[in-house]
Amino acid sequence: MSALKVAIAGCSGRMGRVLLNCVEQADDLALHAALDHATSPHLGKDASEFGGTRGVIVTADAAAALQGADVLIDFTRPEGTLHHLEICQQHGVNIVIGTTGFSAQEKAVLGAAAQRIGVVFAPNMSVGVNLVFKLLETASRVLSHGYDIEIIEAHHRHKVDAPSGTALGLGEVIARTLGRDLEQCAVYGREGVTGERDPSTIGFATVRGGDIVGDHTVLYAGIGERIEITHKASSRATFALGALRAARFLQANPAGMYDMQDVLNLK
Ligand SMILES: NC(=O)C1=CN([C@@H]2O[C@H](COP(=O)(O)OP(=O)(O)OC[C@H]3O[C@@H](n4cnc5c(N)ncnc54)[C@H](OP(=O)(O)O)[C@@H]3O)[C@@H](O)[C@H]2O)C=CC1
Ligand SMILES: O=C(O)C1=N[C@H](C(=O)O)C[C@H](O)C1
Repeated sequence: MSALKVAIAGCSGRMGRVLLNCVEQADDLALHAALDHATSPHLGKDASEFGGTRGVIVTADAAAALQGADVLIDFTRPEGTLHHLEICQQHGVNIVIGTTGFSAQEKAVLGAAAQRIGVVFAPNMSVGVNLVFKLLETASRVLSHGYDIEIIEAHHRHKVDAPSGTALGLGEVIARTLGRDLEQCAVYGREGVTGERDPSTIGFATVRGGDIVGDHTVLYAGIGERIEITHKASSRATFALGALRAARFLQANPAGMYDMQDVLNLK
């Protein structure tokens, strides 16, 4: 069988470099293109400088680079992903989106694109976090009364969005399980005289520092006991390998909107 032709967006970024390396290691994948944005200082460089295949040149010309590709893997910024998504639709190229920080309107654009191409969109591509999503359904049902729910996330100093996409995803799963609307019940940080805690809220706390790859804890605090469900990523390879699984999944499935629960058969 011929190798799946993979293009990587944001190829010089933290995730981009790990993705290039993981594609290089995989026998069933071939690097088709390495993309960066139009003002990147890395345009024209060989992808091997970032861990990718020698001979693939970093380019900002997504339209040309995506010709003949099977799938684009995009961990960039919302505006970059939306630009790439447009071109993927024109060329019939599937897309795996790891980027976080989209607005509700931007997410609707992703959904519309999925009518024409395969889209996997997930704020966290690790197996562990996706298992946590499942565990939270049970935990939230059992602990639905008498337990205050707080989500604590920690990431490296370079992260630009908060709370993390994963933390918001955890909140969505909990709110859905409890029949609440996250937009109504989320509390993003506290300061000053806040008054007593409203039991119907889901609290979020954000830590940023150093090189933390990504830690998430859901805390259920009751009277006389606390339950904590924690995931800690120690390497970005866990996200990259998940993204590659998603790319293979899209090749085997019709156009549509999928998440990592679909890819990992957790639904
Ligand atoms: N779903 C998941 O499992 C994971 C998701 N993420 C998410 O992936 C995204 C990227 O994370 P990370 O790799 O750490 O970030 P980086 O900033 O290290 O990498 C992003 C890359 O995209 C480039 N870029 C920035 N703006 C644009 C644009 N408008 N168009 C095209 N490319 C652009 C950057 O270039 P430059 O450096 O010049 O700005 C850089 O090469 C974030 O949203 C993060 O939250 C991260 C890890 C796991
Ligand atoms: O920016 C990161 O680094 C990460 N972002 C994702 C998020 O916002 O949830 C996933 C992961 O935790 C790393």
